[in-house]
Amino acid sequence: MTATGEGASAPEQHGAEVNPAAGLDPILEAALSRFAQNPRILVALDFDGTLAPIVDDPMSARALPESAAAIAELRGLTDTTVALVSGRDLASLDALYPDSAGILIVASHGGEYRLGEDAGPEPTEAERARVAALVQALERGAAGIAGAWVEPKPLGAAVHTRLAEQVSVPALHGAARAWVRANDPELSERTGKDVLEFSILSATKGDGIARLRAHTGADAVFYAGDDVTDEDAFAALESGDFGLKCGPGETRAEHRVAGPREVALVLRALARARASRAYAKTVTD
Ligand SMILES: O=P(O)(O)OC[C@H]1O[C@H](O[C@H]2O[C@H](CO)[C@@H](O)[C@H](O)[C@H]2O)[C@H](O)[C@@H](O)[C@@H]1O
Repeated sequence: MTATGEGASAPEQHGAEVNPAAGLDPILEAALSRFAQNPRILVALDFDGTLAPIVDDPMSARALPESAAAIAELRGLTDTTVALVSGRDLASLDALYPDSAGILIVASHGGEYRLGEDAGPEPTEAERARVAALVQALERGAAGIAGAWVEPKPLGAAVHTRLAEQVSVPALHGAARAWVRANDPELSERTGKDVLEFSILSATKGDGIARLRAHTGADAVFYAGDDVTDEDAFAALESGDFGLKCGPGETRAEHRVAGPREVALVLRALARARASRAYAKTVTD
């Protein structure tokens, strides 16, 4: 079994906190303004816990309207590309994100993607069979535990335990891991917020960032995320990029805000700084 997405090292972090009433911390605002001056930027965003507040039912999650508005503004600006980078599968993002067809998407933690015409490979018959066996095994385990349930995905499956009796979660996870060790040890494992996932691919959000960087030719990348698997994306950032951790927890991102509401403020500030740059450029060109 390959474990991915864990063990982020402690970074030197700039404690840029946001008080929604007071606006952005000046350090964060200045860093955003500098970032916005790059010739061509990619704004890559995690979905759950970053654009959309965490809720009990994953299909009820929605990006905050303020974030969606800032994204729409960013997408209208020259040399500015927006992408979603999520653990969800493509179909789920299409169902939840307005106008997802016009946006670049990396889904299934880097395993699926849609970059314009390039929709990535479909799983083979053999891969589908591996996923089906996994889903069955996880569903057998979850069946005995009230509140636990399984989310099947094209490349794997996730066991959700947000609503389960927490005392029964370690045994459920233990049984899932034991099945994987015994039956398909090449599956990769990821942990997240009340979720344990297995996938036939070991791709990470870091691979997703590299793919997006190459596809867009961006000079600098902004990434915001809240969970353990987002650390793979932060690890793929380079000098001059911008990493924003949303919420508590160890991170290698350089900047941090308290939650999705504050992410919306950051996106709005980035859109404004980017629009100002575009305007200044039209005046000086
Ligand atoms: O990479 P992300 O966009 O953050 O997706 C990670 C997982 O998000 C979803 O689960 C999480 O959000 C749910 C809705 O708020 C919540 O109920 C659940 O407890 C969280 O783990 C999604 O269902 C998973 O497939 C994603 O991998």
